[in-house]
Amino acid sequence: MPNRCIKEGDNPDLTKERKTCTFDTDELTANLYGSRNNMERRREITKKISADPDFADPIPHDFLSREKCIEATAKKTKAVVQRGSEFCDVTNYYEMLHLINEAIGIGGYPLALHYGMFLPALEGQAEKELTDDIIPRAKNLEVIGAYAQTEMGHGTNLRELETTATYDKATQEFIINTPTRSAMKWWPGNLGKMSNYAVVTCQLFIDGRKIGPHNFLVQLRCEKTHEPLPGIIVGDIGPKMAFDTNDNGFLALDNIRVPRKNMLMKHAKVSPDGVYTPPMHAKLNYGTMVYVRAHMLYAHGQFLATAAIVATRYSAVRRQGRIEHGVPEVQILDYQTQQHRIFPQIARAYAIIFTYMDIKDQYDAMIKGIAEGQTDLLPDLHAITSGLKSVVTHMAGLGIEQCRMACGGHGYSDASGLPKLYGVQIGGCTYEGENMVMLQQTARYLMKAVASALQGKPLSHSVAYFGKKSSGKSRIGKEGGDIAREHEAMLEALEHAACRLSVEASQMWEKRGRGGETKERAWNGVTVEMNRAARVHTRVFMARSFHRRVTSSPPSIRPVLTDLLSLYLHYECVDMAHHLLEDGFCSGEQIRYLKSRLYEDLTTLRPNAVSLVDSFDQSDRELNSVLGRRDGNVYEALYQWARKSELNYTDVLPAVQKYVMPMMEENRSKL
Ligand SMILES: CCCCCCCCCCC/C=C/C(=O)SCCNC(=O)CCNC(=O)[C@H](O)C(C)(C)COP(=O)(O)OP(=O)(O)OC[C@H]1O[C@@H](n2cnc3c(N)ncnc32)[C@H](O)[C@@H]1OP(=O)(O)O
Ligand SMILES: Cc1cc2nc3c(=O)[nH]c(=O)nc-3n(C[C@H](O)[C@H](O)[C@H](O)COP(=O)(O)OP(=O)(O)OC[C@H]3O[C@@H](n4cnc5c(N)ncnc54)[C@H](O)[C@@H]3O)c2cc1C
Repeated sequence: MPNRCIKEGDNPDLTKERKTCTFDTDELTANLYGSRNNMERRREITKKISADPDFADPIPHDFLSREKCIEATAKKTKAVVQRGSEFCDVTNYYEMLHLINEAIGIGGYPLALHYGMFLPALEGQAEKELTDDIIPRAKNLEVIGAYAQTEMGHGTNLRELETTATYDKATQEFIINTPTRSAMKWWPGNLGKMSNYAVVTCQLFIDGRKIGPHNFLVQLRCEKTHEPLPGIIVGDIGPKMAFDTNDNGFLALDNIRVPRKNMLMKHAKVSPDGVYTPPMHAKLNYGTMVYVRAHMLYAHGQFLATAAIVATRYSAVRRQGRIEHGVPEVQILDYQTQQHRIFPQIARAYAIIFTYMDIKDQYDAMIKGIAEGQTDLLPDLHAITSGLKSVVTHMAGLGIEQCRMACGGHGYSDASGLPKLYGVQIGGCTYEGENMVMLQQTARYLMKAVASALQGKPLSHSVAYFGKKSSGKSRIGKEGGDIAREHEAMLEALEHAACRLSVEASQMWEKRGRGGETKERAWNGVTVEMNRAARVHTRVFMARSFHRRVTSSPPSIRPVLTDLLSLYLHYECVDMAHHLLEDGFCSGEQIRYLKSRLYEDLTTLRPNAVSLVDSFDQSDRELNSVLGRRDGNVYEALYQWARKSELNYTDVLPAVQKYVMPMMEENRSKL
């Protein structure tokens, strides 16, 4: 079967792997990106960018200072903006995303938050009077914006943000102020140096009454000189774990006046005479976060895919050790432990991307509903995206680390691309709401679902399975080799566990309440269990999404996807075996059966492993990894990469000349 990656001159082990492929890699790629046309468009963009001198990196960013990286990235950003239509349809979200990944990379760029949050906030929350003015200018990049919500002292607990917006009826303006040091905005991406505007989240005050967090458009810098405006202190928060090319910033505002229309008033309103009208749903002002939480699933699925590509290809190329005496050294991909480390990451990357597709459909339906005055889809979507954001970022982070370690010593080198990838990706556990906090949002929703299920009330989409009657005993291992029924048995077991954990968490919560604790204190005494239930529920949602996508996939790729789904479900069930065993729903024998099936899956997938990661269709530019390169010619490339280190510009380093040589000389002369 064709694997389109085969080319002359490639590492022979990789070519051999590609020849064992049992499916058409292009079919799978097209399925992953929605259509053959989308796949072709991605490839055209890659080809054009790779050949364009404006996007060439004579020195890899690994060897540059942060300032030099930012300069190189800003230059490329300008080229993308000015010449974007030469490469792609700039109105197409996915084409633009791909263009930016190819042209710029993952470490941040001056417009990341402008496109990722500033514009979505204005489009989703501002009303016509404001959008008519600012959105065309923002889209035309006459101005650049950030989304400034988090403060030094508060990020999670939005209710306690300290920045104030006080309405002045006399002038029909809001006065925006940073009252304390801890009220300084801290962290917002692209706020420090790039943006001249920001959507700033403030506590709204009218007639001395605190109304709660609302968003305001504030100009930060002069449009001509880019100097901060009077009363505004703004800068970069300094080096951090990754995102080197993003100027995450700080901001203090000293009683800055903005006109009334600068409040984002699509949902909540303040009239000229200071009358406040609340939104039709209390949390519509938090809509931008739901948008990002939904869309970041795609980015994190791709991050994990990158790591899986690198680890799989490198493991096919690297030969070390023997499985039996007297035979040549084996590809490290033949070790069962290596497969057990890497293959679940391949399956999880597919699962995350497929889940994103479902969520995107739900998100679009919710937005349509809101436009028609209905918010009924929001609570379910908020609950499941809060869980998915948390589970996916954590899963991807653990997976990337596994892939990095699976590359041995070279995985520790920046040449692998994996340390940087991990640094960027793992930020997702924190931003858009710290994971432990967001899981509690899901758990709250589960508690309501438990109550509804007990009362026989209707259940919404993500929790509909709470209404199913459990069979009491799992059917795992009793389906006589019928793979479809085996998949269903595993899904049923996971649903049973999620439901049981939710019910038990609810009972623990109630029990503490009956013991005299307030609801809130009792909640804090059971949050570990609450979050556990939320995680398992979220993993059920992902498993169902993956299952749906596989069973509806074209017949040509269904067999390989079914193998991948088998591995995914067996791995998930073994990983959550304690939840399946705890109440006796599954027996020890059934868990042993799941493990043996998982080991069979590793062997089944082995011939297709390289082709499965090739099907993600990430280019060498996107991978940015010497170890993961498509042609597998790793060792020569590794040496050429190291030669570029600034330590190798001279054979004798100035620091050695200045301190180390004299020290040795002194020691010699002492003898
Ligand atoms: C295109 C994007 C591609 C992405 C690629 C990656 C790019 C990287 C860029 C990184 C950028 C990062 C940006 C940021 O981090 S911006 C700042 C994000 N900040 C947060 O996420 C803060 C987290 N905190 C919160 O969201 C809330 O404060 C929290 C939900 C934790 C609690 O809020 P609150 O105390 O007000 O509410 P309650 O818990 O009491 O809940 C009350 C009810 O409201 C419901 N609720 C809460 N939030 C929402 C929401 N967003 N939508 C709908 N409903 C919501 C909640 O469920 C409660 O409902 P019930 O009363 O019915 O139980
Ligand atoms: C790379 C990056 C980019 C960012 N970009 C932006 C941006 O563009 N705009 C913006 O406004 N912000 C941005 N942020 C800020 C980010 O949104 C916040 O850092 C994040 O929401 C977490 O909030 P926090 O820092 O207040 O964490 P904290 O809430 O202080 O978390 C610290 C610990 O306390 C725990 N905790 C807190 N509350 C609870 C609770 N109720 N129950 C149990 N445990 C709790 C947490 O679980 C965590 O373990 C960014 C952050 C990063 C790292």
